[in-house]
Amino acid sequence: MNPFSEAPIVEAKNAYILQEYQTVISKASFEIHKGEFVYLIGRTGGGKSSLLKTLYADLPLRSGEMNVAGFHIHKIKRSEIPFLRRKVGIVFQDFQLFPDRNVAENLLFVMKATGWHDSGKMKNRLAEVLMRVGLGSVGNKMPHQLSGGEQQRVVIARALINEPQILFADEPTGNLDPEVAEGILQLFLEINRSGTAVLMATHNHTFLQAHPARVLKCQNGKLLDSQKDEISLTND
Ligand SMILES: Nc1ncnc2c1ncn2[C@@H]1O[C@H](COP(=O)(O)OP(=O)(O)OP(=O)(O)O)[C@@H](O)[C@H]1O
Repeated sequence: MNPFSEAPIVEAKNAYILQEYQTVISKASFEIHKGEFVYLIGRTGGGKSSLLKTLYADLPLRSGEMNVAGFHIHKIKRSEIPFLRRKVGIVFQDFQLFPDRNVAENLLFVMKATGWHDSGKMKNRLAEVLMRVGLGSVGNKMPHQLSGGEQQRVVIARALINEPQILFADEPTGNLDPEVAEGILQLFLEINRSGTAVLMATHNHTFLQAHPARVLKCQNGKLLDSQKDEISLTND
């Protein structure tokens, strides 16, 4: 089936991305469809994090429209946000695991918070997502006993728990050595190949050269799209 015949997972129309009352990006219009892999680039302070935060309803959208995984972000109620967060996975640069809970407890915490209650199903899903990210046997380890790359894999496993339609990743390899970073990118590509869309903010231009894909770029308060615009990949 042609993936573009389905409704897009993300649809932004004339969206204004704001921090406080400062406009960071104006009139952003773009779509992301099922199974797409999209890089989000642009210089520091250009608005990548702000755009991602708006997509997962951590920053309000006061002007324009955004639909994400079936939710109208421009009119989403606070009580609906947890339901949106079950349809999207979020991965940050700083791993944001609870340091005082082991890996299994970190993942079970999210499952409980997102409506899981059958302990047998939870255990199975826990094992599944850890296998998926290439970590079979770390459930009993504390985050500080893992390398940075392993911690990021746990975070990706956590983001996959509820089978999201899209992963939003904000500089997910920013704290990792180049080799480890490449492994994490490979994991995102593999997850993407199995059907999950990915929008990844990155400063890592090696990725774009080695694994070319569609690019959105925050530039001078606008959002450029490699599907429509001429984009310079190297010059921020
Ligand atoms: N919490 C905040 N309150 C007010 N302004 C903010 C806040 N966070 C970011 N900004 C401002 O919003 C603009 C966009 O920042 P943003 O973090 O979205 O950029 P970025 O492209 O993600 O940068 P980086 O590559 O450094 O992560 C910048 O001018 C920044 O100073």
